[in-house]
Amino acid sequence: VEAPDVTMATEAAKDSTTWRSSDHSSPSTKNTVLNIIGLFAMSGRYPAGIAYFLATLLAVEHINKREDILPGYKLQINAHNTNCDVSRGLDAIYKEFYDKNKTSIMTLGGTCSPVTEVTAQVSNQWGLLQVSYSSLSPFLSNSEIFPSFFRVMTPEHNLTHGRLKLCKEMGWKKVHIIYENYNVFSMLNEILKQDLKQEGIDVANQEMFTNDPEESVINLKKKDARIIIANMYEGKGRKLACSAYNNDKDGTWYKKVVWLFPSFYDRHWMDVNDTACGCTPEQIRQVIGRYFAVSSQTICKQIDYLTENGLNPTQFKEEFSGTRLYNMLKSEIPKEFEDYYQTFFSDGSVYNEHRAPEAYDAVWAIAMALNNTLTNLTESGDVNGLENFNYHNETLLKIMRDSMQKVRFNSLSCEFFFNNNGDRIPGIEIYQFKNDNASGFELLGQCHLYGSDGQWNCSLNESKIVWDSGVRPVDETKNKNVTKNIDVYMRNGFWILASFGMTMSAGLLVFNVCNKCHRIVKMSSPRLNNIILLGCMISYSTIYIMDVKEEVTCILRTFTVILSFSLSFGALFAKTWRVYEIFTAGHKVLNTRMLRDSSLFLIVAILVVINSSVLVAWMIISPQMPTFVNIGTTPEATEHANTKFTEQYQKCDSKYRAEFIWALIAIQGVVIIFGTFLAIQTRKVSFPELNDSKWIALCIYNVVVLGPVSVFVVMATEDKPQVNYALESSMIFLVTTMTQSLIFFPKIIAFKNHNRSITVFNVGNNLELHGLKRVLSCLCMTRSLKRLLVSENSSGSFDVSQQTMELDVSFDSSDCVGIKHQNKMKIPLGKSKSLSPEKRIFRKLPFKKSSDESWMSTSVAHISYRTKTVQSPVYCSGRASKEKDVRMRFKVFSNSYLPRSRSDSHLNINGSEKIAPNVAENLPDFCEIQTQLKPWRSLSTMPTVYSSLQEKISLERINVLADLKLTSMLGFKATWVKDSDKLTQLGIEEFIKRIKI
Ligand SMILES: NCCCC(=O)O
Repeated sequence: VEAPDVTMATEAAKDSTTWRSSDHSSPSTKNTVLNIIGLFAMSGRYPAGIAYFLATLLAVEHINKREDILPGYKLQINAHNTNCDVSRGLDAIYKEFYDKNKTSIMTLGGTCSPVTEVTAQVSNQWGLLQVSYSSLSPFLSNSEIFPSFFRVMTPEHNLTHGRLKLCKEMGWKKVHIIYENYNVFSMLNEILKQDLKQEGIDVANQEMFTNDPEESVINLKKKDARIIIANMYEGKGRKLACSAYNNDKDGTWYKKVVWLFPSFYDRHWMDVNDTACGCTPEQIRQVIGRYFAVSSQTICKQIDYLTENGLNPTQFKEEFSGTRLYNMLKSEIPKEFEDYYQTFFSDGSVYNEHRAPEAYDAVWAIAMALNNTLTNLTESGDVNGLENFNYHNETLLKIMRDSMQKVRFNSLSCEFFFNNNGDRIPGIEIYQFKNDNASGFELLGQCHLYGSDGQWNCSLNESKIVWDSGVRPVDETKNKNVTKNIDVYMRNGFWILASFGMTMSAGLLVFNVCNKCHRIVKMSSPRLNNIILLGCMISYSTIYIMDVKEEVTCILRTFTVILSFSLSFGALFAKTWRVYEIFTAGHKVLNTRMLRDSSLFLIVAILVVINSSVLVAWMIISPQMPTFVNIGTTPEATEHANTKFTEQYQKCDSKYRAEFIWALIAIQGVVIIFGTFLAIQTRKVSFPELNDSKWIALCIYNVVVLGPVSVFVVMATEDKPQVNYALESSMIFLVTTMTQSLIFFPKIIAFKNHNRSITVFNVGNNLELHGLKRVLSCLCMTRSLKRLLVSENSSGSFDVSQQTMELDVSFDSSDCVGIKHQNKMKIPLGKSKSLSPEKRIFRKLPFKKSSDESWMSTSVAHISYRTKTVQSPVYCSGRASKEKDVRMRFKVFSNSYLPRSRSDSHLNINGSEKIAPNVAENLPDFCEIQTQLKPWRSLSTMPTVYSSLQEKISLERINVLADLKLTSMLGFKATWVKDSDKLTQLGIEEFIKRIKI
């Protein structure tokens, strides 16, 4: 837009020595012209001078018509287009000052703050007051810098009260500011920021741009800004909207944004076909949506309120039409201004028409101040009145300043007065742009200053606010964390499984404890088995606390997992190690103490202590805490969704979690590797009743395979809590259940089978297998004894696997008349340490003392049975004699060392009916027996025999008073008959060799 020719404007002003009112109804008696420099931005970044100038002309017309105001004087506006440009403004003002043909008494304007800031200082220098109808810069409130400056438009920062009201009502506590890099807006931003902060509103982000707002827009979008206060001229406002549009084509972001644009924009600023911004009005409208604008009041809304001029402001506004006014005042408009009116007419209004009342009021303020000055001068006896005015007249300037300060009249925007800073503080209005041409801007609320201490009273009618989304927008995307809880049914399911497992463990524990003397149980180290079961129970308990993520459960869970492993697998490996040592560790005889239960407990304890130390260190150094981990955010359901749901899961975490986990994995890894080695080494040992190596091996394979898979799978599914929980719980349940099943079910089956068997007289209680004392430490007679004893050629064996000997014998056969004793006698073994060695060796069986007496030994496989009622079972078929005592003695392997190969623990010795009657009448003591067994002592002199594994086999004594059948578990048998000739050393050696194959 071309700048007007200032000279021409001046010329035009010169010509207009007489105000021509539009109706020319009352010829003016005013002759003296009061020249006022008029600074209007008719073009440039804010060409609001177009409307302001029309309002100025109207006000001048109205004032000049008034005889009571400035009598004899008429106002003359010498208008210049500043183009919103400082240099043009300065040029205009200096041209006026240096115009020798006239003296300007006051300056009106400018439109834009930068121009005003400079020209106001120059005006002051020249002794002129300057009144701006428009400038909003906070800087202009500084009365030290601008002592002669007054303005009608309220400084923009005063509007903060309206913004605050809006934010508070809407519950917005977080705003973003974007402003144009221009002094006026930078300064405004500083004040605005402070004011908002003071009111508890967080200015989350401030973006400044000079020309292209793109980068700022990207930042705002990135920060998901929702409430954005934009401070810039409207051209940049369009650029901002366009940039938002271009950077968010689908509008997912900008449609959620609430914009607060300045109110000084033209009402149709979004519809300008602005090639500089590159967007269509429609696109701009899409972005700005139903934005808010907080404005100073330009039209007083009080009912029955009339202006100084008798105007009803509302009517004035309604009738104020730029077009009509233009046509009415056309003759007063400088020629060079005409083009601007053609350019900026739109929809029958001129550009920025809604701000025009401010210029009207400004002219009235000037008139009132001059009138006051005139009165003042007249009252002080100055007959020259305002004609005395000249530049640099400090006295008059002061009078005029005081007069301006005292101006108080009914303006279009209610009662008019300046504050001490020369600012006008009118009411504040809050508008919403309805984004359709029909309704335009809707007034939502107002703020009014009340009280002496500058308090504001604001009201806002929220019902008038329209939201495109239908819901009030929020100031930020609310992050709602949704903790993914474990499905309650699934959790209950695992709890049931854990309970089932626990019950199973408890049942097995009861079985183990109750049958600890049973050969089957006894042979597989029941105490270690108890530890395994304890570990299993602890392991199952982990499932109960798997889903409870509290500080204590976080720590506890790691303890339960690791300790259950230490206990169960420590005990398993200890057992395997014993089997390994007994059966496969080579010919060197180890310290037998190492194979005792207590030693194995020590192994478990060491493992527990090592693991516990790591766990305690972990707990002290970086204790595990429940931590929320984001899985991801849910896609927003609609473009206006204001809540971002972040799915989270809870996990136990600590600073050095990974390090400690790897340390624990390493420890368990070493244990598993060692266990695997033992399992491989003992894989061929098939001795179901003595060891469970096969099953232990299976357990270890189980862990070796499932362990790493579990660790991997569980780590890989950490972000899927349901799957993770299911997998983790399943693995714990599976491994634990398999472990206890593999270890105990074969035992239970063997136990059942064993109880059904008719094996009798299994002897071997004092066998020392590789120094393993009392592996078989119990003796037992089963029911079969009766049958076997009474029948011809019967044989029997003592089952030594029980801690109590159950004697279920009955000799009431017709062939064995006279033998009477109890059935099912339970004979505890002599294990009490309080007993003397001899008493321990021989313990009286609880037979009727008068008739039956038996002894057994735990260290000497020595069973003596004596009855006085029959001569001998041998003679049961014969005639029974009550007078004869018969002593049956099964004395086998007394303190013998058998080869440490497997099966000898289960040797059977079958006593036939050919047991020779004992000649001794009295009950034998140990020594007696030794003596009696003299014929067999020769065997103890047998040379050292070596097994195929080069183990030393020594057989010290085998004392038998009857034919013997030795049967190994593998089925090898050796039989000796009473005839000592047949029980040769060779025979025994042969037997030993055979059982070692
Ligand atoms: N009426 C708004 C003027 C803008 C400015 O002070 O620059």
